[in-house]
Amino acid sequence: MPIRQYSQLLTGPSLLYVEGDDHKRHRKIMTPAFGGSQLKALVPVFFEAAASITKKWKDILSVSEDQSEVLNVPTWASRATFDALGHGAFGYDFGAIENQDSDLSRAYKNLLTDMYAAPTDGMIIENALYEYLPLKVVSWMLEYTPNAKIARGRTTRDMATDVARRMILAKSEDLAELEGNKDLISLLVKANMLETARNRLSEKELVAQILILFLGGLESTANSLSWTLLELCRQPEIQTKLRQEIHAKERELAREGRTEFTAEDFDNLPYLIAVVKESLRYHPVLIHILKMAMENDCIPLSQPIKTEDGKQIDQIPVRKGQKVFVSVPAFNRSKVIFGEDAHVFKPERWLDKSKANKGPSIGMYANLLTFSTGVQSCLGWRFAVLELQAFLVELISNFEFTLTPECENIRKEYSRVVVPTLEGELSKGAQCPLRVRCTKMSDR
Ligand code: HEM
Repeated sequence: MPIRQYSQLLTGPSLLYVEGDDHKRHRKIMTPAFGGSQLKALVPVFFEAAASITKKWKDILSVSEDQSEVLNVPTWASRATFDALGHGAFGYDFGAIENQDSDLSRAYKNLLTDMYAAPTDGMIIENALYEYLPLKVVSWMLEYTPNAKIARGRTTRDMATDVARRMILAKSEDLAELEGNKDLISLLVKANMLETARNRLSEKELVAQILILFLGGLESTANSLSWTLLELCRQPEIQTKLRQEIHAKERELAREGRTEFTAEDFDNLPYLIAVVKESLRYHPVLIHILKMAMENDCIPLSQPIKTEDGKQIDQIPVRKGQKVFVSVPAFNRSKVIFGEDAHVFKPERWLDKSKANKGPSIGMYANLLTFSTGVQSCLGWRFAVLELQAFLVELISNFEFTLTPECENIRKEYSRVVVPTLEGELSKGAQCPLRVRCTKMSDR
C-alpha cells in the first residue's frame, strides 16, 4: 500500500509525508510541544475526558434493569480520545462525548476502517500500480478519483482543514493568550514564530501537523484502550488486581486530602504501568513500519540466521531504494526477547526489571517497537501512554468489565491500525461489546 501517498492525501505536507531536511525542520518545531513536562500537565485533561464517559455510563446503567449494560467500547473510546485531543492538543472543545453527532468526530469515527478495511480487488490492483507511478501522479489520482473510500478520506480531511485553519488563526491573533496557553497547538504556533523565516512552517504545513494529530492521535489510542479492556475481561484476575491497586491509591490520596491523580502518582502504580506496557507489547495497533534504504547498505542481525541455500549470515544486504517492512509484532512477541511465554498476555513480566526485556535497547517506550524507533518514531508516545493510564484508572476504578458472547467473534482487522471488529460485521466498523457494571462502593 502506498503509505506516503495516502498520508499526503489525509494530512498534506505533515511529518508523515515529508522527508530528509524538511522532516528535520518540521520535527524540530513540533518537538517542544511533546516534552515530558508539557504532557504531564495534560493529565487532568485526560481525566476530564475519561470522567465524562463515567458520567454517561452511570446514567445509562442507572436506568437498566440489572444495573449493567452491553456497551461498544471502541465507540466511547473514540469519542473520549477525540475530546482529550481537543482539549489537550488544541485547547478546543469538540464535545464529542456530550454530543455524539459532532460533525468532525463523526467523520473521524471508523475513518481508517472505512477507507482501508477489506479492499476490493480493484483497489488492490490500483494500490499495486501506485507503487510504480511518480508520487505527483498518484497524489493527483487520489485527489480526483470518484472511489467512495478515497472520497470519504478527502471529505474528512477538508472538514479537519477548516477547523485547523480556524484554530491557527485564533492562536496567531491572540499573542498574549498564546503566552499562557499550554496546549500543543499554542506551543507549536509559538515555536514556529520563534524560528527563522527560512525554517518556519508555512500555514499549509502547520495545518498538516494538526491533521496528523487527528490521524495519529485518535484511532491508535482508542483502539489500544479497547484491546486493553478486552484483555482485562479475558483474564478477570488481572482486572481485579489492577482495580485493587487503583482503589488503594485512591484511599492514599484521600488521606492526603487529594482527589485527583497526577502523572507522578502513575509512577507509583507498578501494576498499572505493567498492564499498559503489556498491552502495548501484545496489541501494537500499528503493525508495519515501512522503511526505504537511502543507499546500498547492510542490516546487521542480532543473531546469525540460515538462508534457504544453507548459508549462515549475520547481516542482510539492502539496495538503495529497496523497501523494508518492519513487523512490530515479530519483535514484540519474540521468544528470544520476551521468553517462551511471549505469546501470553502477562503484565507480571514487567514487574521484575531484570527479566522484563532481554532484547536490544530499541524503542521509545519499554524497549518495544510499538512506537517505532529512530528519527521518525512516534512523537506522541508520552501523550498516548499518559492518556491510556488516566483512562484505565478512571474506568477500572468505576466499572467492572466482563466478556459478552459476541466477544468470541472478535477479530483483528488491519486498516492501517489494528481494529477489533466482529466476524461478518465489518461494515459496522470497530466493535468490542463488553458488559459494564458499576464497581461496588464496598470494594473501595
Ligand atoms: C497507542 C498509541 C500510538 C501508537 C501505537 C503510535 C505509533 C506510531 C508509530 C509506529 C509511528 C511511526 C509511523 C511510521 O514510521 O510509519 C508513529 C508516528 C507518529 N505519531 Fe504515533 N502512535 C500513537 C499515538 C500517537 C499520539 C497520541 C500522537 C499525537 C498526539 C501521535 C503522533 C505521531 C506523529 C506526529 C508521528 C509522526 C512522527 C514523524 O514522522 O516524525 N501518535 N506513531
